[in-house]
Amino acid sequence: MEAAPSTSPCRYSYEEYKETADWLLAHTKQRPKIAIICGSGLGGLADLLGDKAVFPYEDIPRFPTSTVPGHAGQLVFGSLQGRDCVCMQGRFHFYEGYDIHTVTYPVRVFYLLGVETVIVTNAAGGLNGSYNVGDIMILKDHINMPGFAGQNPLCGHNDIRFGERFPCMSDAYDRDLRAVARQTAEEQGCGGFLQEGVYCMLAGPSYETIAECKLLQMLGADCVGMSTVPEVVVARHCGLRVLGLSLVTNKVVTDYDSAEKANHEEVLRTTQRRTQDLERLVSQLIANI
Ligand SMILES: O=P(O)(O)O[C@@H]1C[C@H](O)[C@@H](CO)O1
Ligand code: HPA
Repeated sequence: MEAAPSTSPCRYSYEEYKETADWLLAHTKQRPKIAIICGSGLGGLADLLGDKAVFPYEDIPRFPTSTVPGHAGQLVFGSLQGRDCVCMQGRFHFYEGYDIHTVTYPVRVFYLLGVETVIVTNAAGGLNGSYNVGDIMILKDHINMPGFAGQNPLCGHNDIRFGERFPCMSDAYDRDLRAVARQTAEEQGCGGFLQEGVYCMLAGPSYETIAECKLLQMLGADCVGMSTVPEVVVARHCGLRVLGLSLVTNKVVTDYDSAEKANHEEVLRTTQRRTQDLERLVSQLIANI
């Protein structure tokens, strides 16, 4: 079938992703099989890498740029636990004004680099009443709320070189990787604040109303955030294994008498508090997978 023109507003061509991947391969000796996407305030994960090659997003052909505080905006190649990794220090969010295809652009580049496993992290609000601020939640599933409204990154022409038209999502979060994550968390002393649950993505950037939080709780979501799901959908489409980790940076407000207000400063403060635990966990995870 003939490909749609590359000027189509709803997608990039295979050749465009390939141009970015080839440029990166020509500029680094690393051949990563693992990619890490750093959530808000979690960019310190990239500092774990040794023998680094750092590429500011604006220097990478066709790469978008990141505009959110807590997201540095560079791609870091390097070695962790003796394994080549690539780390997105700063991700792209739909609410920044990027279309959903641009938000997920790096994931297809990872695939073309030869990446096989993506570890995706985020800061999220805790909906589950038994969760505490500072808990780490392994994602076992997600609710793609923007997808309900037609914002699925796989909409538009399907290039079979990436994956099939109708990919399954019931196994989005790899069962074996989740087991390794649970085991590693226990070994690293993180078991006391480890959860496993469902992440719901909303478009943002406004935080949720009380009524919205109550609705999401009824839907079975444990955490709410503004990212991750589009990246996971695209990663699964091209056959990458996914592990998702949310850091519960705040508890959502569900009481009309509460004086609490969700805010990004609190989100970043909590990430600072848990940075070392998360870094230890991710580092050891990479050794174990
Ligand atoms: O990139 P993530 O999902 O970690 O960032 C979360 C969601 C918003 O970007 C921001 C809200 O505080 O943090
Ligand atoms: N809601 C949405 N996104 C978030 C939150 C929240 O409470 N905390 C961190 N990211």
